Amino acid sequence: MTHHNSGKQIVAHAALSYVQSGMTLGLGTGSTVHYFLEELKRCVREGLHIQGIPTSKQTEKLAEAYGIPLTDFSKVTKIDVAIDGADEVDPDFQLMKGGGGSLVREKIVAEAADKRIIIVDNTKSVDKLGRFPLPVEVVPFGWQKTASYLERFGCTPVLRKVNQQPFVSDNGNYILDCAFGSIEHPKTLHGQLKQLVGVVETGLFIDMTDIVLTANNGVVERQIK
Ligand SMILES: O=C(CO)[C@H](O)[C@H](O)COP(=O)(O)O
Repeated sequence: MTHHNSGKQIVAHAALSYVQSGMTLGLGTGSTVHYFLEELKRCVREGLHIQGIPTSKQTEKLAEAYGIPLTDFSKVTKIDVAIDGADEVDPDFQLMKGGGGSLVREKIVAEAADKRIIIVDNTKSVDKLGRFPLPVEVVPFGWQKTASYLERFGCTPVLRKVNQQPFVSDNGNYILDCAFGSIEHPKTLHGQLKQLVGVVETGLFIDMTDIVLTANNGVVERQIK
């Protein structure tokens, strides 16, 4: 078999089967979601009526350029289906997200959604989360102190930078990328980190996924919680 499409493209296309006219969609962030937005652009042009809530300024800009109608939480109270990527997916459907720095808005959208669909290629499937450094969004004030508290949990926090300057999230915060190596108890760790005053949110998405679509050698594998 020849594969003209990347795994990311294939799962992005497969996610369309969960979209129906009239829906409010959560629009995730990242390169896999970018392919999904391209699919959505085509469908909208062909007459599909949906509205999206973007999880980042990046997605907002793309959606606007693609003519995908957008809305926000002042106009809708719930999201029918949220589609997003992930950095790691474990066998229990727990996720590591935030590689793109949009974890807070992604989590708010996932929490508000009736159905959460994660689209990934098979490089994201792991037995245990933690190979990818855990992104933790922190308040800029005193971030050095927050980093030192995070370190006590067995990681090495690194301030995310762009062009030698701290990366600033859409919410005006910093990201500390915390290399744990392997996370034995993601739910417990998330709960502990959340208790730190300076921590806004962690990239651990616990029990927030309903369906995982994984591209495996050109085939979409569908796992349902
Ligand atoms: O969590 C995310 C952004 O905060 C993305 O979903 C994650 O980084 C996956 O990105 P990509 O689809 O480009 O591999």
